[in-house]
Amino acid sequence: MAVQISPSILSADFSRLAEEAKAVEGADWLHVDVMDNHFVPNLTLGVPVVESLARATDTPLDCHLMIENPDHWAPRYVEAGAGSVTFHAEAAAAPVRLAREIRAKGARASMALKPATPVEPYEDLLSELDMLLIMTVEPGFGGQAFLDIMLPKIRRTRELISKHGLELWLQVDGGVSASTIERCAEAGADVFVAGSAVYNADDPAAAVRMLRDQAAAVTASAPWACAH
Ligand SMILES: O=C(CO)[C@H](O)[C@H](O)COP(=O)(O)O
Repeated sequence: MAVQISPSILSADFSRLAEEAKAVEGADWLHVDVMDNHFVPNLTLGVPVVESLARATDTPLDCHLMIENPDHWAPRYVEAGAGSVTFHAEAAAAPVRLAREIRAKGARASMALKPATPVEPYEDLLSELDMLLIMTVEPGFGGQAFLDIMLPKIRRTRELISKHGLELWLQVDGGVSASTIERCAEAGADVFVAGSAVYNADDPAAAVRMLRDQAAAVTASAPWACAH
């Protein structure tokens, strides 16, 4: 699969969200960080804003729910227009049922793991998902430093995907930039969330293209990428 870039609007100007969404058209996804000030110590936006964003851009919405009770809320984000909905493993009461409900409603189902959450206990659930998100910072805020110690977890996840022959996308989120994206791609990630590296750039659309080119140059020679 070709690498994909998902700019995070957490680093955008929230008073001009429609314009900021248009500024990254050409990206594969628009990453929408939903935070409830309970699961993470920060508060962002909810269903009505996602409905408005879905009308404002043709870029599909990649909603990352950093919230409690995703079993109730995740389907509401599909109804609001998200093309992909990510819930946290640490918050979901019934992740398999939830993934099936998201898919049945017509979106891609994705599950996220905080840095301290291992992937191995979820090995048998991976076939129920379209994407796994490995957090490379503690969730809650943009602009944090990339956690190198997550690279072995990315590698182990890529090995599990290959072992089971899954068509599962592997997303990384947090501190992804021109200086870290190649390490993520080498470890096996193929979907990259980037907030400050895109929205702090003079030309956000050009930043998306540069990140994609950097990652693609690495994955072009990756054995797992050739196998797809
Ligand atoms: O989920 C997130 C924080 O919880 C953000 O998507 C992430 O941090 C993106 O910002 P940056 O690329 O600046 O690290």
